[in-house]
Amino acid sequence: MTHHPDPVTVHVPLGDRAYDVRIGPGLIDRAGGEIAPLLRRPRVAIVTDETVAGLHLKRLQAALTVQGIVSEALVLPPGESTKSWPHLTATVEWLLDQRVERRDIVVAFGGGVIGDLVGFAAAIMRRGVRFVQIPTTLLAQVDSSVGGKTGINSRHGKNLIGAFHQPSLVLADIAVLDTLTPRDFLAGYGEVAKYGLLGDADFFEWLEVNAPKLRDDMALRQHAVAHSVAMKAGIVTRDETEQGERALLNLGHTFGHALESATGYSARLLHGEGVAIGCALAFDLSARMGLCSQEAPSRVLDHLRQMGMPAAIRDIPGDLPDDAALIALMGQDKKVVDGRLRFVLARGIGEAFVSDDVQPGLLADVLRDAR
Ligand SMILES: NC(=O)c1ccc[n+]([C@@H]2O[C@H](COP(=O)([O-])OP(=O)(O)OC[C@H]3O[C@@H](n4cnc5c(N)ncnc54)[C@H](O)[C@@H]3O)[C@@H](O)[C@H]2O)c1
Ligand SMILES: O=C(O)C(=O)C[C@@H](O)[C@H](O)[C@H](O)COP(=O)(O)O
Ligand SMILES: [Zn+2]
Repeated sequence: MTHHPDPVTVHVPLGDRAYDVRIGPGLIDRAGGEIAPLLRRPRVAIVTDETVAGLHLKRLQAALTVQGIVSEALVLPPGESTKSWPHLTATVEWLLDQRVERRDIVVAFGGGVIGDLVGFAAAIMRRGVRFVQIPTTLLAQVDSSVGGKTGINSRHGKNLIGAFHQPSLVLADIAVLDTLTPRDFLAGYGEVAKYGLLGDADFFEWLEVNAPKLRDDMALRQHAVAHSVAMKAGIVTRDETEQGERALLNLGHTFGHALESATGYSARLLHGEGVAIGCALAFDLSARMGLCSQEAPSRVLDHLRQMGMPAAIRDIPGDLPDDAALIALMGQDKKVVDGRLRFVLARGIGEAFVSDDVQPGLLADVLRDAR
């Protein structure tokens, strides 16, 4: 098995908003050649965070320079709290300072925080400029850089201010994941496991065997990223604006987003950790409702534990609001219809569906027992 596989491409066929997701090691060093065909003039504006800038920005800018592309960079603080109004304002104003024009390209260089924030800034400045995602976390490569959901958080909840704005290209350099902390790598893994759990039992089985090797084996890593992206691309192509099937990508998120909100979007709980805990809770709820066997939630928990991930509410450090307060936070979820909560539940591993038929008593039981 080679340690330097060639890039693979997943196409997202969305008509005049179609784009490629390129996945492979070394793509940052080839970014100039990859991006050049999209440019009307040889300049780009890059937005990144301090950690990514310290580790990888020089390399990206050198790769652009080689192709004669001039770049300027805005470097924001790392972390979830950057997905907020003040940093959105600062980003849009900086892009305007840079005289980014409608035909130019903005580059989002970082994890999901940078991708969501910069994608939203690109969506609203001059009523929409194109942007390229260069995702640098596992989470951003398998999930947030694809599909066009962009936005920021509100004190009312996660991602409550945003827009659908598809990127023009995604460059997922899987070698850049080598510099992630073990915790950030694992948090991203929460979204990888989600794909198996929501719609592909074979992939989940593959992950049970291979996920512990993703950190070290580039070919396995490429397969996991490409398979996840292909699944997401399929769902997004069929349901770009989440009128139906796309809600399956929200497996674990009704719980996860409420917990993220309850922990103040802080380092106490990373998004992917909240998703992992949320997936375990969604399977627990499904089993209690008689939708799936008890074996399914046990298998989910076992796998998350095997990976060394937080898998239960009690794994979150510090105090949390009571269950009623958590349920109230869920009330701001975007899947709510007529004030009624909707959950992604499962009939088994890989068989998720959306339901508004959850008895409040059972939900309270799940939360109480998870403490
Ligand atoms: N738009 C979507 O469809 C979508 C999907 C999933 C998640 N999200 C959002 O994504 C966000 C989470 O993204 P995330 O987990 O990437 O968080 P993140 O962007 O905060 O990155 C995690 C940490 O890793 C650091 N980092 C990034 N790349 C690195 C690298 N190569 N080496 C070392 N450190 C690096 C960052 O500085 C940060 O501290 C959440 O806000 C979530 O809501 C959006
Ligand atoms: O792309 C999607 O659709 C998703 O739901 C992917 C999720 O992993 C992601 O966290 C998304 O931002 C959540 O969407 P939201 O609409 O609940 O904010
Ligand atoms: Zn998510």
